[in-house]
Amino acid sequence: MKIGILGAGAMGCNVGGHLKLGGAEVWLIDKNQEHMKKIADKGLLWIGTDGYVYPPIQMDGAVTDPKECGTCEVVIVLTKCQYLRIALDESAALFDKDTIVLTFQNGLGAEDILLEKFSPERVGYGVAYCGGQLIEAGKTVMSRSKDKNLIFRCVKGGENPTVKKLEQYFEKSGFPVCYTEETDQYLWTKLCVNCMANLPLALMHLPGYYAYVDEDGDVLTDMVAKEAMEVAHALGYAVCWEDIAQVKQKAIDTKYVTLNSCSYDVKNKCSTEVEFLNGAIVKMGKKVGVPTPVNETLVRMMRCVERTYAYQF
Ligand SMILES: NC(=O)C1=CN([C@@H]2O[C@H](COP(=O)(O)OP(=O)(O)OC[C@H]3O[C@@H](n4cnc5c(N)ncnc54)[C@H](OP(=O)(O)O)[C@@H]3O)[C@@H](O)[C@H]2O)C=CC1
Ligand SMILES: CC(C)(CO)C(=O)C(=O)O
Repeated sequence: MKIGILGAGAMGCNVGGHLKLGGAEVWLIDKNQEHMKKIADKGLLWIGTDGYVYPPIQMDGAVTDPKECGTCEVVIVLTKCQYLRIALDESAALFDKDTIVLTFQNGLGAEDILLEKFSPERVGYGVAYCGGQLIEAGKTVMSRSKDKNLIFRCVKGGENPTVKKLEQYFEKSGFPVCYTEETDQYLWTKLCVNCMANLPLALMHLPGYYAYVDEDGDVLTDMVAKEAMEVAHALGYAVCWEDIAQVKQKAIDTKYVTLNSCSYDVKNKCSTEVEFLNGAIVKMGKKVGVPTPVNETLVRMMRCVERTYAYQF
């Protein structure tokens, strides 16, 4: 099976690397020329969270021009959400009329962007319970869990043979995933966690551990997550506070200092996924009549920060 990973940064290299180890034909397609050239020349270098250096993974292709890859049976999109529309527009060469398109991007809204372009039979979406960091061109930190690294479903429901095969590649490489019609439940839990962690920590310029052990950082991040959870409940998703609190507690217990994807964006003075994370909570809160003043404050701060990088001290 030929699989294209559109947006092969931290997460794209994690997902693509595992599919390759599981036996699929995997092409990475990414804007970052140096990153693609390094992988094409030397293979993808993975570092484990414990510092272990894996043998380089030889991909079937690592290209900047989608035409060099050509059509794929499955395309997995893993750009940041704000670049998804443009990435799809620039990558028509990857798709034929049957290509299945999957997103594991954080937040709310990527699936709707896919549905603007592809019929529901061809679209799947889900959530990533694993992580990664791009440390230099060709080299990423890969982190995975023992179970449920990706939780996903097809928009139309039911499993199709292509998706089944995909699950087998993941399983074979020691990266178990879970196909479930309950995906939205997990997606909303992860969204609440991302709302708690991504914008607040990026705005405070703090790794999780230091924000959570500070009394005001602790209260602030709880307030953000509780508002997001209220919105989830109003929409009928049974998000549990214990699941969110557990993520924070684990970050404290393990002295977790890895930056989240949004913090990397702010560090690099780039745009963030604000509209797909806390921005989506504010929007959905308005729809269901749940006030979200704390999230709205963070969203306005982040929009301002993104527009004013050039003037910041
Ligand atoms: N990192 C993590 O631990 C986790 C991330 N996620 C989610 O996964 C998604 C990806 O995040 P992450 O991997 O961290 O992001 P990265 O920024 O590391 O990777 C995204 C890649 O997409 C590339 N890209 C941007 N525009 C295009 C385009 N038009 N065509 C091709 N490639 C393009 C970027 O290139 P360039 O940099 O040159 O613009 C970059 O290399 C996000 O939705 C994130 O929220 C989910 C769980 C954990
Ligand atoms: C770090 C993690 C896994 C949770 O906040 C994440 O989803 C991100 O970096 O965006």
